[in-house]
Amino acid sequence: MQSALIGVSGCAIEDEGNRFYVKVGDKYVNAIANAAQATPMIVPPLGDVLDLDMLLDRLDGLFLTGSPSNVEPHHYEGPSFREGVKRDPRRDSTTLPLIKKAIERGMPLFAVCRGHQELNVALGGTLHQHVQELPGKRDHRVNNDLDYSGQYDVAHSISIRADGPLADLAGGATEADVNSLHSQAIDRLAPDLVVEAESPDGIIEAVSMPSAKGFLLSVQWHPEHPVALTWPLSKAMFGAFGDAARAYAAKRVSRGAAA
Ligand SMILES: N[C@@H](CCC(=O)NCCCC(=O)O)C(=O)O
Repeated sequence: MQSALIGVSGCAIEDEGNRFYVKVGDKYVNAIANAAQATPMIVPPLGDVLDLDMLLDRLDGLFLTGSPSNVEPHHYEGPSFREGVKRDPRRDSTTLPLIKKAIERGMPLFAVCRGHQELNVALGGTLHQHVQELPGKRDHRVNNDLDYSGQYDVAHSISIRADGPLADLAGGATEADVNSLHSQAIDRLAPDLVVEAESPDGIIEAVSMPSAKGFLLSVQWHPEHPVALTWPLSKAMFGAFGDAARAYAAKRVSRGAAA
């Protein structure tokens, strides 16, 4: 099978000694390797010094992971963070420009949770910061009463836009069950994005970009966790992403050969 190299967004995590580490949850890289059957490459959160174009010249897809940290509000003119809200400006400075560059190239892009929120902000949208405090919204945060696997099991249903790309991946289904581990969510949708799924309380759970030149799918839930990877929709999403990256790789190699 044609291999593909997929960039996986890394986080800058500070420990109690004020030392920073590049961190990626193993479930993300395992999902790319096993469910997308591609080669994961961690992208360090060094956006302000990385040559992002040189990096993208060598990638065949971009996978934007989740993270406990949150996109800095100044990127979408939102209210300042409350004390204690986790942040990762180094990741922001990497993923936000990377997203726009990848889309310009038609590079396959798959976003999850924080990545879903980054995509919306990168393209001009905004975020809710504390969804559970909004009228009519449920609490979408992680249920700490559950064990690790339980936290990534089903939390609520979603309604899927009929005949859209997500419904296609769901075999035509317009309902699915997903997990939920977030306090932030899409508020104003970016102009070029289309809602593909919503939760019963109206949270935008999945979006697509009809004008994108390549594969682009973004979800608020976590299909990458081993519990969720047993779900047919998760397998279909990662399979389609891996196929798109391999097709992109074949074109990249032939372009290189032609050069
Ligand atoms: N911090 C944001 C995004 C939430 C998110 O990505 N959760 C995943 C946390 C751990 C993991 O990587 O699975 C928000 O709260 O909305």
